[in-house]
Amino acid sequence: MSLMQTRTDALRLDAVRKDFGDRHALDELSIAIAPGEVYALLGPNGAGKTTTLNLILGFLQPEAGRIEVAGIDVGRDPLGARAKIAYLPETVMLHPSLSAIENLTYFALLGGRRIDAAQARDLLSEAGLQPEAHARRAAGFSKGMRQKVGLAIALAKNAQLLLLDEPTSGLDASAANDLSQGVRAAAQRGIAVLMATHDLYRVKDVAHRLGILRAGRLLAQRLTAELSAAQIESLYLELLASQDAAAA
Ligand SMILES: Nc1ncnc2c1ncn2[C@@H]1O[C@H](COP(=O)(O)OP(=O)(O)OP(=O)(O)O)[C@@H](O)[C@H]1O
Repeated sequence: MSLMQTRTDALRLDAVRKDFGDRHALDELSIAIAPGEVYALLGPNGAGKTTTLNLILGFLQPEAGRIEVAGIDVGRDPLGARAKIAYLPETVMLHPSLSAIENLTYFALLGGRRIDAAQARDLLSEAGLQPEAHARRAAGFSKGMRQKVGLAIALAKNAQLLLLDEPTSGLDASAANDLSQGVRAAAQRGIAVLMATHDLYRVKDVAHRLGILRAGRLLAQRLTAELSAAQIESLYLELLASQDAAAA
């Protein structure tokens, strides 16, 4: 067996199919993500990005194929797999009357980990939240600040896979930049990241690899280091346009 084969991927989807009625929402989808790798899943509305995340989280069951998180089969052991996953939803819900530190210690405890205030501050800083905000009530937090606390909660969980759904939608450029840095910091800890996104322009900065999904099929996968930001955009637009032409 070669070295490549002995590596346990943080995430593996093998020929996954998901149907809603007579429609294939996902068709033979295969993706493998290594520890420490950031993978951006791109695609237009209805491509199947959220369905993919819901299958990985075990909220939906596939009609065919297999999903493994850190070597754990999601179909056989959904709770075991979920324990390896941190999920950052589009809107991070925090307790408004608690501070960032209190929210983090509370949610970490719910996830089975007790952390003290000093550890909470370190995690919040790693996620990019300014120290002045650590002890402030979350009620007044912007979307970007909530995302950072969400990211710190994900880091506290010691997960091996971080899932993000449209993390930069509704963020200004500076907040989106901060989030990208937080994602890269998570990857540097060895966490694999799968992010569903429409944000073509940030993909090169944040992701090592991208996949373009359209109508449940993966049309292309590329290393972002091999493409300029402009090439990523034209690849995306050309692939979708050629599919539209084929469907017409
Ligand atoms: N619960 C459901 N019941 C029926 N059809 C569904 C359900 N969830 C998703 N679909 C369909 O599956 C397809 C994929 O949807 P999905 O939400 O995964 O796409 P997406 O890429 O996340 O889109 P967006 O960028 O708009 O979030 C779409 O055709 C959608 O209408």
